[in-house]
Amino acid sequence: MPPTLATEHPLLFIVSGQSGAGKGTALATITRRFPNITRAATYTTRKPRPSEVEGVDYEFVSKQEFDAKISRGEIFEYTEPYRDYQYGSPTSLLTAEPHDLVVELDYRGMLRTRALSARRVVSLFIVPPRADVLASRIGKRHLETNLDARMVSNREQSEAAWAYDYVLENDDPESFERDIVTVIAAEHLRRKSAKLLADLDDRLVLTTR
Ligand SMILES: Nc1ncnc2c1ncn2[C@@H]1O[C@H](COP(=O)(O)OP(=O)(O)OP(=O)(O)O)[C@@H](O)[C@H]1O
Repeated sequence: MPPTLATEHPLLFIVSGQSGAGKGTALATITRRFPNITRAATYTTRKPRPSEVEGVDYEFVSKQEFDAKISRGEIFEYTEPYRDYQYGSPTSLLTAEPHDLVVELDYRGMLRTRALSARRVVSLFIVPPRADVLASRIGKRHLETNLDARMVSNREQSEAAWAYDYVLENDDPESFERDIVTVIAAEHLRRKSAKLLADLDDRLVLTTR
């Protein structure tokens, strides 16, 4: 593949964080405020929760289908964070079709995708204001299974927060939305900067003495 200018790199926003931190809320905000950013669904072998939509939250597949997709190269990386179900990333995250994507991944998925993708990856790690707030949001939402494995996974996710471009606090919903919009707008400006630099000579009056 010939080298491409940074101006042509579509963006891939990756959202991570502990269970209940607000990843789903962040993804919904991004696709509502930026209709040109498409949400990419990842694959999972777990069953859908009542609020989840097939093809939006996840592509829900059987273990057999999941394994077949790995062998056909349709899933390029996968993990089993809570030692029960698999979660895998579609190969479409690596290719550079000319529209921006957003996806929810754990930190392993973020690191692997960032290393392999032809897109420019922008990573966001969502944190709650305090641990008790997180616990109460999770408690209100659905019954969690496999709590011990989830606690270990939560600790690992937090240690990996250092590797992200942005760490955003999800406390007051309005400030959270404002911060998300600021990040996305800034990254769009950054891409536009690359475009402006690429044809700088056409825009500036260059004089020599
Ligand atoms: N700023 C907020 N204030 C109050 N409640 C919130 C806020 N953000 C999210 N919530 C609520 O907290 C719960 C968890 O949020 P969300 O589903 O976005 O988290 P998540 O990180 O996607 O969780 P999981 O990974 O377990 O699916 C939801 O019920 C959501 O409506």
